[in-house]
Amino acid sequence: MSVNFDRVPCTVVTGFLGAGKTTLIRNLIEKLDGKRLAIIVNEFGDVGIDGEVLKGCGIESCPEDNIIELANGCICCTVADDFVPAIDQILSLEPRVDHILIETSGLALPKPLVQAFQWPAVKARVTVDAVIAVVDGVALAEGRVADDHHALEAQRSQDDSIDHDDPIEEVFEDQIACADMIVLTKTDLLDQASLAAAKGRIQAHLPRAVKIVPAANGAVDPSVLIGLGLAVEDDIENRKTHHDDELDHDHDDFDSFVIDLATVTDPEALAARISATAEAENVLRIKGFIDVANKPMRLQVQAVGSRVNHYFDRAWAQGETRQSRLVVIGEKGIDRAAIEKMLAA
Ligand SMILES: Nc1nc2c(ncn2[C@@H]2O[C@H](COP(=O)(O)OP(=O)(O)OP(=O)(O)O)[C@@H](O)[C@H]2O)c(=O)[nH]1
Repeated sequence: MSVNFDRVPCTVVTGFLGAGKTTLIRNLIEKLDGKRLAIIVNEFGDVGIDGEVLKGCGIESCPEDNIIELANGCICCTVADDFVPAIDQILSLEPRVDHILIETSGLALPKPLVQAFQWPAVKARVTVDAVIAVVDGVALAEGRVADDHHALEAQRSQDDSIDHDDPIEEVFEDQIACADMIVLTKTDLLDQASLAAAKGRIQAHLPRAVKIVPAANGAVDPSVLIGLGLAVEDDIENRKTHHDDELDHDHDDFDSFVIDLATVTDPEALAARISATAEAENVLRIKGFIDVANKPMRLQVQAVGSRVNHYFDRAWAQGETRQSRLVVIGEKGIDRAAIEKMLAA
């Protein structure tokens, strides 16, 4: 029997909350059908929604056992405890996987994660093929992430400390700073002028020449993103981020909780409530599954800011508890009681 000692390539998909990481990965899984894939899905909230969405793909080359969920925290903070065992588990899979995809949480900093690939036990077996940063075209076009003003000011003052203390922008900029490729999502919702504005905002924040790939609903040719062979673990120290000097960082700037709701009778009314709540209470992200009365199907809800998508994604399984449960993420200090009240109204 011949044993293949080649290192398994791993693509790290980063990007701010709701930018479209899961949508992109889902699309990649479908297009890479034939390649044996394993996926690590990391989420900030306590309840794994993205893993559940990806498991629903039903693609033979990426069975459910190959999808490992690391919920309840950020992969960048739990590298030793969670990430290394997950890699061990993946590398012991039979048949051997051809490629690993990691979806980081929307608040994770990619640099500490990539640095973990320098550990001898990992480096001998896995290499970072590329870091892909997924950016929300609509949010960028509307100027909701990455304020040009700061970038311009930093350039003008020739100050290479780009610290400006907005937690959302810092996370966003750190993700961009580590990227080998940018996927600009939601282009189906952008006209030419908005697309140009979104691209301009990214370009203002790119520390080096990195390609921007536009995508609608995650549709990108996988050969553009996979198989780049960049061994990013060898270059990651050169990528300057806001958190370089921190031995350890926490996510104190953000808050997440789970809200259980009663069975819903009117999905449209719920979507309107979610949108109004996100707007009024400054919520960044709401996602989850809802039990709709008299429907055999489960309702999936995805809100990014006040933009809400909802659709029936699959039938409730036999014996599965039908429940309505939403994960809410926002900046520290969001008013849980007010949010619960508005959502339940
Ligand atoms: N119209 C449109 N919607 C998109 C596109 N990409 C993602 N979405 C929607 O945006 C919402 C968030 O997408 P996800 O793929 O879950 O985003 P994510 O980055 O994985 O989110 P987190 O893991 O919570 O950070 C969902 O409702 C998606 O359907 C796109 O290209 N076009």
